[in-house]
Amino acid sequence: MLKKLVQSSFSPSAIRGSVHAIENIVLNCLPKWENATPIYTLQEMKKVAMISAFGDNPEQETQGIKCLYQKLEKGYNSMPLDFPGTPFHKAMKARKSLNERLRKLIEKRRRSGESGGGLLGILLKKQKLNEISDSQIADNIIGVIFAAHDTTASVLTWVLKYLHDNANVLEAVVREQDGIRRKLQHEDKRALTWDDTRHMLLTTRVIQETLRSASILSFTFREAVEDVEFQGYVIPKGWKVLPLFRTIHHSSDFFPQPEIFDPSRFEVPPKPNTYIPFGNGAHSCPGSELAKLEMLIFLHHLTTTYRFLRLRGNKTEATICSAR
Ligand code: HEM
Repeated sequence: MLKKLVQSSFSPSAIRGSVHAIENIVLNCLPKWENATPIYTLQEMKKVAMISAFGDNPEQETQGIKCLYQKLEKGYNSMPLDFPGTPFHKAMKARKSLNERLRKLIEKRRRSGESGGGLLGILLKKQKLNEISDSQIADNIIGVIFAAHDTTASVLTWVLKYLHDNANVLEAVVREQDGIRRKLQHEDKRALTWDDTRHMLLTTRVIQETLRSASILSFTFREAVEDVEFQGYVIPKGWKVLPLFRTIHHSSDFFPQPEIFDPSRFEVPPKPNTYIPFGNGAHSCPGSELAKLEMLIFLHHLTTTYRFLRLRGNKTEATICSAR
């Protein structure tokens, strides 16, 4: 049931109404970039990518939760040495506090009778029917932040790099987005809508090609629940099988000249099971449409309003941004 709830909260029909909230986050974020040098792109993109869990919510608790998540993030990939001072220990502490904060937020929203936006709002509405516990809600929220945050931010960082390195593609994206902007201005300077994002065909292909080329999640895994025979091989029960997305996405059998960044290859849909940046089957990514929507809205405002320049540092990808 929880899986279905998560899926339904991020389905196209559920997120259609989020365009305005995402646009607000983007419009709040981008002006801060202007002439602020340098911008550490990945860190900034993470601010754009938090909407899925809570909706566009300025509550103080939500801000506190974001800070705690950042602490957790710093240590989750560290050596598991659990004593004071280690990144792992700090991450474990942050995970505990995160749970407590989320429970307080759940309690507060329950008392006020306002479920609020994002996945949290949907889970709280369901809780009114006594179908899920507070700890299930907290675990799912933390899981979704984890799944949504770095992934979307990292893809957006790669999009900027590819646009910067391929001036002709950037020019075409700017042309497409300027066209949409002119239309909005003609129509009483209205805000972006879901339908406008469906007309961002080239920008969508740029995102698709970035997902292929960068393959930021390079594999997933499945565990055999019983012995399986596949093409003469036996996969014993309990073994894990890892489909390597990056290898598939960089195979010249499916994507000619795979090393070239060429969004036009997506003018024709790829063959089934050759393009799986969001996985496949029962455990495929429920947030794929939301991630793409966030990226389209961000790219609309970035390309129609600003110019950006990539700085090559030792370790981090940074950008300078100025008004067009
Ligand atoms: C560009 C951004 C993203 C990429 C590339 C991405 C990719 C993936 C991939 C490859 C998987 C594993 C699929 C599999 O094993 O078959 C996955 C799972 C998942 N993703 Fe995403 N994801 C992104 C954004 C998001 C967002 C925005 C959300 C939430 C709104 C989200 C929520 C999840 C969840 C909950 C799972 C676990 C699904 C399950 O195990 O049943 N993801 N994602």
